[in-house]
Amino acid sequence: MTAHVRRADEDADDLDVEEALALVKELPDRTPGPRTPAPSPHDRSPEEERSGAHRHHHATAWTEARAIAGRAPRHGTGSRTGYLTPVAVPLASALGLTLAAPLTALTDLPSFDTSAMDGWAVSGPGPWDVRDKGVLAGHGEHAPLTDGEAVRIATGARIPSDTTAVLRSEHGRMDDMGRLHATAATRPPHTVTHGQDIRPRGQECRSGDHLLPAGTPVSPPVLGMAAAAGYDTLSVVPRPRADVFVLGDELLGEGLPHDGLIRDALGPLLPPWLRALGAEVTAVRRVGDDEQALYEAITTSDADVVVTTGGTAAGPVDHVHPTLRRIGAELLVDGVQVRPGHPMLLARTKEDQHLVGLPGNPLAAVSGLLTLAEPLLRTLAARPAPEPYTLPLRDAVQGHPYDTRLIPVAVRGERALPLLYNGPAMLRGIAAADALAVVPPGGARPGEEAALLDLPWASGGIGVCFT
Ligand SMILES: Nc1nc2c(c(=O)[nH]1)N[C@H]1C(S)=C(S)[C@@H](COP(=O)(O)OP(=O)(O)OC[C@H]3O[C@@H](n4cnc5c(N)ncnc54)[C@H](O)[C@@H]3O)O[C@H]1N2
Ligand code: MOO
Repeated sequence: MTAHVRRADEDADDLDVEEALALVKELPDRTPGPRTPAPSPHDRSPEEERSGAHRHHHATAWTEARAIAGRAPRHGTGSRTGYLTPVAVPLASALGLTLAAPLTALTDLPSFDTSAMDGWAVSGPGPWDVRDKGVLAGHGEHAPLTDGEAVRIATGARIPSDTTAVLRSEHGRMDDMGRLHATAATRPPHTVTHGQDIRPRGQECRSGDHLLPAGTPVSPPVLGMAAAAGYDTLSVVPRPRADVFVLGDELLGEGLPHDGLIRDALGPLLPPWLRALGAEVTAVRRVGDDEQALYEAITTSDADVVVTTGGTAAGPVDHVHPTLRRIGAELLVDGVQVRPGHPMLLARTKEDQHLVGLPGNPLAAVSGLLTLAEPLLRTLAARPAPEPYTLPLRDAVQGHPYDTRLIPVAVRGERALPLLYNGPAMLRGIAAADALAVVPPGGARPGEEAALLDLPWASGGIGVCFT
């Protein structure tokens, strides 16, 4: 256990955000080895460069790779939009999905003339004789008022016909004769204006009015609006179903690393992240480094998106490429000019199924998730693209000579603070981050604006985005 971890355990109550950040901002000098491997164009030998043993020559530029992933479902199914076939779901299941049809009012709102206040429905100028029996919300029609008559009424109750206004309870006074008067507190004093505090039928909408367009994300107020407007179910684009296959014989599901075995970090990381990106995770399976098991897992999956982790490179047990060749998949993206994560790939395995091959290094897998899986899932689910935004970087970031870099950053005030521990095999930086900064080839100077990719829980909160 490191000094930092002991400290966090002992003083858990005092550990504020800044202190937590210090754990990924400063390099303790006690540990050997670099925390931020400097990316180098020379990480392959000149022979490798010439031989083409690596896949860099196929690599797609980062922005183009995202665009290809976003367009992929349209080309696969030939559907103009690329999103999944809409379904009708009960309101309680629609949160976070996208409306597949415009929300059209099924009723006038309000659907009857309604009192906006607790008080009296009055007819004509006062003073008024008050009826014995009042009018409560949720009750049927009451007898029409006659001129000079008033009746007690509750907020939301149906207005009796021939009511001219509602007098709020705090604006009325009973005299000794049991007659109701408007007090000096009304505007103008001692009178009621025609129509005052009555919500007329259809004030918000008429039956048939378009309330929201198709494509609107279903938020809590959209659910409320739909219920008010008479809906029990909504026509929505369903969540894309995603199967996750975790490759690697070296992975442990629990306990401490031992004998060359390490913990599977992606099994726990990917399913909730995919859900936050709008997917329904239908399976998470470990398939080891077994080519036949991978082949069977992919060919028997009926998910919309298959996500594999590991096995994308050119090692002896890197089975993703050979398996894709075996099933005749169409490679849409085979390597991306991005660090970490450059061996990531996107393939069309069936007309209506895509496979995202994430590299095994955990931060490289995150890079692949945001570069390829996010735009693919967004199109399938018809989710709107997030508004792009930039922030100035507080510190310089060393760039890769040719590739885009994705760097975990913490957002503090109006600046993005690059975090350390951003190597492909490390999660320590991203675990403390609010976003990933997109650093162009060549790097960025202090104060330079960088595009940011938000991490869904950093802004919305866990409960909001993991629905
Ligand atoms: N000759 C080359 N070797 C490598 C290249 C290359 O271009 N040529 N690229 C390197 C880069 S960059 C990356 S990233 C990795 C990608 O490797 P794979 O996708 O084939 O992944 P693996 O080899 O299976 O694993 C890499 C690394 O990650 C660990 N790993 C795998 N799965 C998990 C998991 N679920 N949880 C935690 N850690 C995991 C695995 O043990 C390895 O250490 O290839 C480089 N090599
Ligand atoms: O640089 Mo790799 O793409 O380690 O992630």
